[in-house]
Amino acid sequence: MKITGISIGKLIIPLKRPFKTALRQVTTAEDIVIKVHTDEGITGLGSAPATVVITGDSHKSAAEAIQNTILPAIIGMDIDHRETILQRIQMSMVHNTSAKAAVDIAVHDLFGKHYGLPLYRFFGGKSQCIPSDLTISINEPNEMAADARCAIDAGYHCLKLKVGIDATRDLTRIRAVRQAVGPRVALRLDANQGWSAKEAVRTIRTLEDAGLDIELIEQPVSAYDLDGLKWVTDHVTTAIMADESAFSPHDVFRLVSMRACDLINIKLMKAGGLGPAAQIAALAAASGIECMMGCMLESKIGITAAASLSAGVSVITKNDLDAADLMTGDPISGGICYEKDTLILPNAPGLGITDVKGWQEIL
Ligand SMILES: C[C@H](N)C(=O)N[C@@H](CCC(=O)O)C(=O)O
Ligand SMILES: [Mg+2]
Repeated sequence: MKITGISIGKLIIPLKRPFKTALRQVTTAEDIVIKVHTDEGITGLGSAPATVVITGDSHKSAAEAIQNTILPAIIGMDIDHRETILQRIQMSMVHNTSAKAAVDIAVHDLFGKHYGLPLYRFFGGKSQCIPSDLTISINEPNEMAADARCAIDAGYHCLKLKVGIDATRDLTRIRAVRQAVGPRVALRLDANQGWSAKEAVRTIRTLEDAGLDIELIEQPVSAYDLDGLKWVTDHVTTAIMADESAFSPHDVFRLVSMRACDLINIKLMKAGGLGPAAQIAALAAASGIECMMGCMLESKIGITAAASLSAGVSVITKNDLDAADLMTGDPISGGICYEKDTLILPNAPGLGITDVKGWQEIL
């Protein structure tokens, strides 16, 4: 089965609530959705949201990278040569990780469809049920406490609180949420690079002394400040997770060599797809470091791909795969479905996605 072309479209899905982090605020999720065509008439689906403040990829840059650079590197190739196709995607250009991820996901979807294999089974098939946290946007403390309560009432057992705009106010936010949800709910924090190393250590020690029981803290300091990240990791007892500092397998090799963090957040859109994400997981496993499978604001296409890898790989012990549950409606038939805080993977070949409504071709 040979790759013959790619069509590129866009999906715009309103969010249930505005999504607010230390880096950005949005009210809609916008995903580039691609269809990789083959000479056998089978189509592979992939997707990539634009998260310019993290990956640098916009819709325009991703679409152009796919059309003008990545597609020419793989057109005409047989899907059986999966490893070479994946290498060519990565070698076609530097950066542009979301564009690469969209094509890599579609190639995996094609591979699964060709062999009648659900992707989660291709990756190891450990489980069809993936528990996820739910993200609570950064807002005033009382609003975050109310949002957290709603999430618990909806069936979530683990929440990821966005912080990182103002360390002192962040303490009030976290206290308000802990008071609202009680001691049994697991709380994770994501500062999205918003603290300095000293601010981070001071804030985290205050949380520890107050017994607020935080499971982990994602990316306390700037993505480039690896020494600062290590300094924070070495000076607190709470687990520190690298997110924006950990894009590629090379980044993760550096982080684990430095012992700069306790955990890695793997995202397909940072790594460049399932191929490099699986390499990161292997590297982390060899280094004795557990991983979380994370996501950007991507539709069910990217989330199903990420959940499939997470389902098969033991070193991925945590999931932040809530993006599609933050959206209103569901234009995608098949793929994962959410049952309270659990993603259920489909038993159909590839991603198991049969239709994408509202897909508008842009290239
Ligand atoms: C959506 C997910 N829970 C999340 O928080 N992902 C990112 C931010 C994604 C974005 O800004 O679109 C993260 O920093 O972990
Ligand atoms: Mg993060």
